[in-house]
Amino acid sequence: MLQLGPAILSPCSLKQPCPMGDSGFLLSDRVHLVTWNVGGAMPPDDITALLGLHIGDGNTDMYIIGLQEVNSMINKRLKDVLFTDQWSDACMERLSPFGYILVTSQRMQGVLLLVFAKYYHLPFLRGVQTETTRTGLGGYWGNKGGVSARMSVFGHTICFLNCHLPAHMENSEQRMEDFESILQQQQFEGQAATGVLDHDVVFWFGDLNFRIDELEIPAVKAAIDNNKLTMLWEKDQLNMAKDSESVLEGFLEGPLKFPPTYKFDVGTDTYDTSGKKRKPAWTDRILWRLRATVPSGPTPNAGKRGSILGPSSGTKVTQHFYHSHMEYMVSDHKPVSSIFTLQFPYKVDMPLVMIMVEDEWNSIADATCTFKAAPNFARSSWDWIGLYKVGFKHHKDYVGYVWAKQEEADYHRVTFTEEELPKGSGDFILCYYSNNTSTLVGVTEPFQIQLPTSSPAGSPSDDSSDFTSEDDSVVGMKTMSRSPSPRKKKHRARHSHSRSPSHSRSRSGSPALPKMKGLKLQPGSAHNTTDGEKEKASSEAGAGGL
Ligand SMILES: O=P(O)(O)O[C@@H]1[C@H](O)[C@H](O)[C@@H](OP(=O)(O)O)[C@H](OP(=O)(O)O)[C@H]1O
Repeated sequence: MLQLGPAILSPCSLKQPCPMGDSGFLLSDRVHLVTWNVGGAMPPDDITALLGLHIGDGNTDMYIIGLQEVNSMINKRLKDVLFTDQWSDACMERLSPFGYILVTSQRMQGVLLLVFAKYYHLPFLRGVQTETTRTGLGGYWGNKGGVSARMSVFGHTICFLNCHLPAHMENSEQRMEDFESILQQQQFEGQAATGVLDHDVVFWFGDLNFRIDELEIPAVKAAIDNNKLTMLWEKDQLNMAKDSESVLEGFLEGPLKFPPTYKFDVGTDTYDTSGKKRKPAWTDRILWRLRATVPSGPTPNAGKRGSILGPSSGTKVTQHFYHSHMEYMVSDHKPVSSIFTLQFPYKVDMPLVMIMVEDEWNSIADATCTFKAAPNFARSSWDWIGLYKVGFKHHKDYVGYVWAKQEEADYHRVTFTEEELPKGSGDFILCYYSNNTSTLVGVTEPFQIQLPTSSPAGSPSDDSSDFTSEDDSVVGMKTMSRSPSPRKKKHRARHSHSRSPSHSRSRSGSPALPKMKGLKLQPGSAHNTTDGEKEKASSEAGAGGL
């Protein structure tokens, strides 16, 4: 496998951009999805295994976490508005030391969707938008419904839809109706892909609440005990609905090789012994769908609506794992997770902003960088460049910032003042925040800051020793309170000079491109054969299609 790394891309420079069109290669992106109905519980102490971080090879590019029944009691919710919720905090806390940044999140009462990506992918995640749809109480209450996040990932559109559909055996049709209603209502503005199903790839997951029909509880439990899960899958309402429900057309699901994830006595892995007597069910599911394409020739495999379902624009989705996590006991549901590889034709362009920075900042005078915006990028006077400690959690988690002032020049130079700089040493990166897109559109490689610690005690800037070189995993949420939003700070003009980066000892001429080191390039014709991937269910073959 050919690694897409600095060796290939570093010849790019600002003056001579690399041709980045389709080169006959596939870009491969590894996505880890989790769905969990957390039953109003607090996060457990350790979600390392749930996120696969204990065995992780560091190759996961994105984490998508869909939760349901996150505690949304009124007093708790008010606190969450002010401080974010504990589940978001727990996920950020666990993922940020590995370089994952919260790209976006959306919450509708107890339904929460979190999207994380490696920081170096941020410039290539564009058009990020979220949607929510309430379906509870006839569409007025958000206890049930769906939240989604859409974006283009290296030029290919993806939508993640986390749903909590109505409970109970008899509501299978209502579940399908609600799903259809969510799809109809979720329309994204100003994007080529407006509806959920218009995206190249859709992941649909959540507590979909489908049950196992016909069989009585003892028969279901006996099948589980004897590992006769196929017998149960045949009676699974979602699986059975695939033949009659056109809205399910094209959705795929890997084989359910794990036991039903609902309903357990909290604190145990024993199926419900309460008076409710709920039958075990696979309520918690992860499905995916490739956008339908209509070929110009004859349509031998035309689907029910006359469309052909197949890889859209060469996209391929391969599922590597689909399993539950029995060890988590805080809820009456067990979490379910899945890992996918997404392969796209190589269609990535340049980052919208490229930032150049020195290898090290050893004095206040070094605290400067140069950036260049792509000609088609609409800058705002509210754009800024943030200084982040490696391991930061989200775009507001900066140590300091400077306004990316607009001026008529190709190259812009900005300088950080002492008050914007950390007091300790460590590894940092610079990111360009676009106010128009509310995302980070340019990043540098990590560089070192090691400033002399000469500030006199009690000086105004002597307020923080949050940053130490010994503890790289500690990322100060303190920095959030320490650094107000740039909007609220005085909009200060920084440097008016601009100069070519060739005048400086810039190390990262094309900062975002080397950041693609986590992605793999493969010849376009090659099939995905990553070593060690034993359990595979390709969307093209072998997956239990719905
Ligand atoms: O979140 P909501 O909208 O309040 O809906 C409840 C939720 O789906 C619970 O999971 C379910 O309990 P079980 O999973 O135990 O069935 C409960 O059923 P119930 O009212 O019959 O207890 C529902 O009312």
